[in-house]
Amino acid sequence: MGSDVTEVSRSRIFGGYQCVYSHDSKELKCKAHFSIYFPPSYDEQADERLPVIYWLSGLTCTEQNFIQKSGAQRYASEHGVIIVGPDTSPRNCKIEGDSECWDFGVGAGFYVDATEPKWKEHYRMYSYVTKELPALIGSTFRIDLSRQSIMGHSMGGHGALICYLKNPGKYKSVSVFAPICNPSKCPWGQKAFKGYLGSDETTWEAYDACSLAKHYKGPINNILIDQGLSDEFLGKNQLLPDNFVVSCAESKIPIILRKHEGYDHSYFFISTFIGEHVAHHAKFLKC
Ligand SMILES: N[C@@H](CCC(=O)N[C@@H](CS)C(=O)NCC(=O)O)C(=O)O
Repeated sequence: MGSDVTEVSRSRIFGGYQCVYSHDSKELKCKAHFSIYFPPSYDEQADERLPVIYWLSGLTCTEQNFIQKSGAQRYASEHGVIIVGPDTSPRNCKIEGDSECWDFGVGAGFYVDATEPKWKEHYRMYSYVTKELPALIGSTFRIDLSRQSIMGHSMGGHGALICYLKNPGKYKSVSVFAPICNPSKCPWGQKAFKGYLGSDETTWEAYDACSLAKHYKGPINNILIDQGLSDEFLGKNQLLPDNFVVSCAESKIPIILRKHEGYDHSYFFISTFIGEHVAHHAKFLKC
């Protein structure tokens, strides 16, 4: 293992190891943590490299929420796939007021590269997730970077959709739970995009899954979306999945949108369906 990462924790679970590492991020200009699950078939000494699924978390999360609550490790063990989960923003950067709100700043990086002067030095989660983190894990662990997929929840669902749609062919598949589908048109997204990208709304389109879907040209596999019908943020028009259905239809992008009676926005919902998401990706990652 290279010396660019420091092991923070290692716990046995479902026959594999759930680890957390820290490293000095060049994009975020701070110490960043990420989680990584090694299934039992992972062998540091072997030539074989395993495929990877990235998990992007939602507002207020760290790299911990998913690994503590989703139960995804059981399914990663079954399929022999690694799961990597970054934090949701830079931390400890001494930006005035960055922890004042739970939906902007710390814990709410929105997976964009900020352009506004106050944020642009550190808030580069898009480049971190799509470039720095893959390069780091590919050179540190036995991971096959030609077999990557991506999934996420809420703000992280938005992140997974845009990473997939902005990089045709880079990820084999994408799946999301209760994603923020049209950030330019919902209160969470408008606040974040205005703060990180400025008030010229044309610049927001580059990070809006609905705009990206309309103009998408490239290889595509079914996009899997699960949405709980008792999700309070669905009712508050923060998620707007039906707008994404319309945009995908325009570009003939096949999506599977499943709406589930009674499920809310929480990890109870995620843990119920995460096995099906891992299986969805395993099909395309051939594992
Ligand atoms: N009341 C929630 C509002 C934010 C929220 O629901 N965050 C979702 C993502 S948008 C989450 O994953 N929260 C952390 C958790 O449930 O562990 C909180 O403060 O956590």
